[in-house]
Parts: sequence; structure tokens; C-alpha cells
Amino acid sequence: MSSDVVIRVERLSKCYQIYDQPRDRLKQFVLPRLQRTLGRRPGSYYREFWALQDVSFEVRKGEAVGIVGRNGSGKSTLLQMICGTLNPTAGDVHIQGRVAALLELGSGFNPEFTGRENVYLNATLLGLSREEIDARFEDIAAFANIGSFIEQPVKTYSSGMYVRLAFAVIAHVDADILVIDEALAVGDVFFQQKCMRFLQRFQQRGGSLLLVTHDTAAVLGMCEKALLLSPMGQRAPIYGQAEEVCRIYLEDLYRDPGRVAAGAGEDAAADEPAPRGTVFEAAPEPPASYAVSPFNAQARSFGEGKASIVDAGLFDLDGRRLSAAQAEQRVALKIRVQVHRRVVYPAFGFMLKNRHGEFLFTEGTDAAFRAQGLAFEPGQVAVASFEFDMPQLIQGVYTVNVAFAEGLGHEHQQQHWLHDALVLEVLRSRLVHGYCGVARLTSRIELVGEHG
Ligand SMILES: Nc1ncnc2c1ncn2[C@@H]1O[C@H](COP(=O)(O)OP(=O)(O)OP(=O)(O)O)[C@@H](O)[C@H]1O
Repeated sequence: MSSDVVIRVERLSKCYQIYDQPRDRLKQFVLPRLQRTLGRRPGSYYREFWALQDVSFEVRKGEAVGIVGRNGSGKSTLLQMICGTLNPTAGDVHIQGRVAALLELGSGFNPEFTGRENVYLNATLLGLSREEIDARFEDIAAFANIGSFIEQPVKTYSSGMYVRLAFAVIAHVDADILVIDEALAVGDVFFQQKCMRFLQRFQQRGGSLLLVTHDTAAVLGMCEKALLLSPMGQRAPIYGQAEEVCRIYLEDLYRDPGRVAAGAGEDAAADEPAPRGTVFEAAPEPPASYAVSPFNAQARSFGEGKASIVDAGLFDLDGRRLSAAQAEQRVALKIRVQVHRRVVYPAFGFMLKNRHGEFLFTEGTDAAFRAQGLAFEPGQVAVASFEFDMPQLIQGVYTVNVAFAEGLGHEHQQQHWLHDALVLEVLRSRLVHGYCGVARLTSRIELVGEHG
């Protein structure tokens, strides 16, 4: 195996034996032995089911590979074989380094043990000595941030707490390869962003990542390569550049006849064909709606401290603070600072982040006020107000960073930067794909003629 390949999967296949009835399993266990003793050819009492066929790919040091595929395409089966908890029917898996996995909820932890005991159990299984775990325990507990629950049996945990602890363990065992089933990303938006930051640093340090997900945006955001698996061998596995693989995955998904409900369109088909010139207007849709959190003054922050951000929030144009907003509503995002020491060329900014920690947009006053030579003096209070139309966001939870800096362009220095000062939760949105939607969308369909 070449030195920088950490996972090599060669022609891997898995066949499960399916028993139609429980008693067939017993028959399969007993009868073939009996038949052999009697000198007869043993029969079989199961059907074969190939969950995975002929999968080959490689992961290199520092590389992130996404595994996409519809339900039942064999993703979990593949991961289990990579982690060594399931034996392949054919083919090989070669691993170079320590693998830590965040797989099915419930696997890995003993429900009767406390969080602390499970940390020791899991980290030991992943190769750490007792002394190493002692030295890291506080960091693990701080990463999980589940408070005194760490001393409670994990059977009392919510699924979010469970994942927090499981992720905290795999983040601290010096793994070379992390295997993450993204379906488990059930923690809140802060924890998800924290995990993403950790995964980015992990990769920068040379760690390799296998990410299983249905979310092509996550694959495109994090992975250079991707593997596409299809259920029931509908198509041979495809391994290649993430963009190309995600494109094929989406095409397959939309080609699936099962997507269209049986009988759909029959009512319309019974109607007379619409004449040329008919225009179909889109039915009006309710606008996307958002819940807006109060300002979190305790949010994580950094900066040189010449001024402090003491408030930030979304307001309507009459100056009322908003706890709810709608897409395309005109709003003002306001950031209030108290100045402690003189600030020359002050600049305010804000950015919206999705649950992966990716910036959807960042806006700031720097360039717009550059020519005006602003300076703030100690004791002054200033409020920046950004007015804009609320964007069309896809389903999810978002956070807003707010920042105050001194200086221009690249020469600026952050005075106070607050991570996640506001949280924006999408309560309803027509959008489920992509990052955000277009503004002021209206749509119509017109029959413009007949061809031929
Ligand atoms: N122990 C088993 N015995 C028999 N069939 C199994 C077993 N485990 C999985 N399968 C079947 O193998 C196929 C692949 O399952 P697998 O769980 O690996 O798919 P998946 O891609 O992870 O699905 P999902 O996205 O729904 O989690 C499925 O049809 C599943 O029913």
C-alpha cells in the first residue's frame, strides 16, 4: 500500500443470508450437518441478498471522501466492514492507522454505564491507555459539554447528548481516520458547527475522513472525492470527483419512478388539453418564516478590547426588536458598541453561518465608510444598522457572528468578535436544496404553441 493511502477497499462485497421464517435459520443450522453425515448434498434454507457488490476505492492521508447513496444502498454495511465489525463475503479492506467511528446511535456505549465509564471503555477500545484517558478526560467532558450528566448512565441521555459524548470521544483518541455517519448530526447548531471546526482542523493536521450522508451540499463542502452506492446493484459503485459523483447521485434520485406518487397526474390527464396561450400562474406560497433568538452576550468572543459589542439584534423599520421574521421582509440588523479606547477607522460586520459553519454571506461597513475618516472616542456608544431584505433560507438553523474592528482592508484588527451572537431558526421554507433561494420569485408556465 503506497505510503499515503490510509484506506484501500478492494472489490469488496457483502452477501446477507435472508431467512423468510425464524425456523429456517434453525433448519439451516442443523439440517445441512445432518445431511452431510448422511452423505447427502446439503440444501439451503435462505435467500442470498447482495447488499454491496464489488466496491473499490482508496482514501489518502488528509483526504475527505463522501459516501452517498439512497436508503438501503449499503453505506452502513460498507462502514461496518471498514471498521472491522462485519466480515466481507469477498474482497479486502486495508487500513493504515487508527480508525474511530461515529456509527449507529446506540452502538459503542453501554447504556447501563455512566458517561464517564463509557468514555474510559470506548477510549480503551480505541487504543488509549488509562493514563492517556485520565489526562484527556477533562477535555473530552468539556467538548461534550453535557454537565453533570457525564456521571449518569447513558440510558438517561437524549440522542443529542449521546452524540455529543460519542463525538467528544472520537475527537480525542488521536485517530488517523474518522468515519462519521452524518445522519447522527442531531446535536444543536452550535455543536454541529463545533464538530465541523474540529473536522477541518483534523483534516489540516493530515487526518482522513469518511463522511456518510444524504446531503450533497455537505459532500461538496467537505470532500474532494465521493463514492456513490446504489441499492440492489442498480448501478455499479462509482468513485470519483465529488462534484461528478454528486451530479450522478442527484440524477439517479430524480429519475427514480418511485418519487412520483402512484396516480399522480391522472386527474389532470382526464381534462381537455389546454389551448395555446394558456398561462398557468403559480399558486401563492406562504413566505419562509424564521424565529430569531435574543442577543447572546455570553457567546464566545475574541478581540483587542478597544470597544465591546453590547447588543445586536434584528429590528423592524420602526425600531422594534424582532423575535420572528419572514423572507423578503425589510429588516435592520443592528450592532451596538461601547468604546473604551480611541478607534480610528471603525468597521462593523456580520455574517450568517449554516450548521456546517459555512458562511452564507458576510457584510460590513469597511469599504462603504472608508472615505469618511471615522474615529470613535472613549465613552462613545455607536450603533451600526444594516438594512436588507431577509434572504430565502433553506430549512435549518443558522447563527450570526457580529464583529467590530479597527482599520481598513487587510490592515484591520478585530476589537470584538462574537461568534453566534444570534440564532436564526427556519420554521417554514419551501427550500430544501442548495444554500439559499432567489429573492422575489414568481413563476408562471405558458403554452406558447404546438410543434410539428
Ligand atoms: N444483517 C442484515 N441481514 C440482512 N440484510 C441486511 C442486514 N443488514 C443490512 N441488510 C440489507 O442490506 C441493504 C443495505 O443496508 P445498509 O444498512 O448497509 O444500507 P444504507 O445505505 O446504510 O441504508 P440507510 O441509508 O437507510 O441507512 C439493505 O437492503 C438492508 O435491508
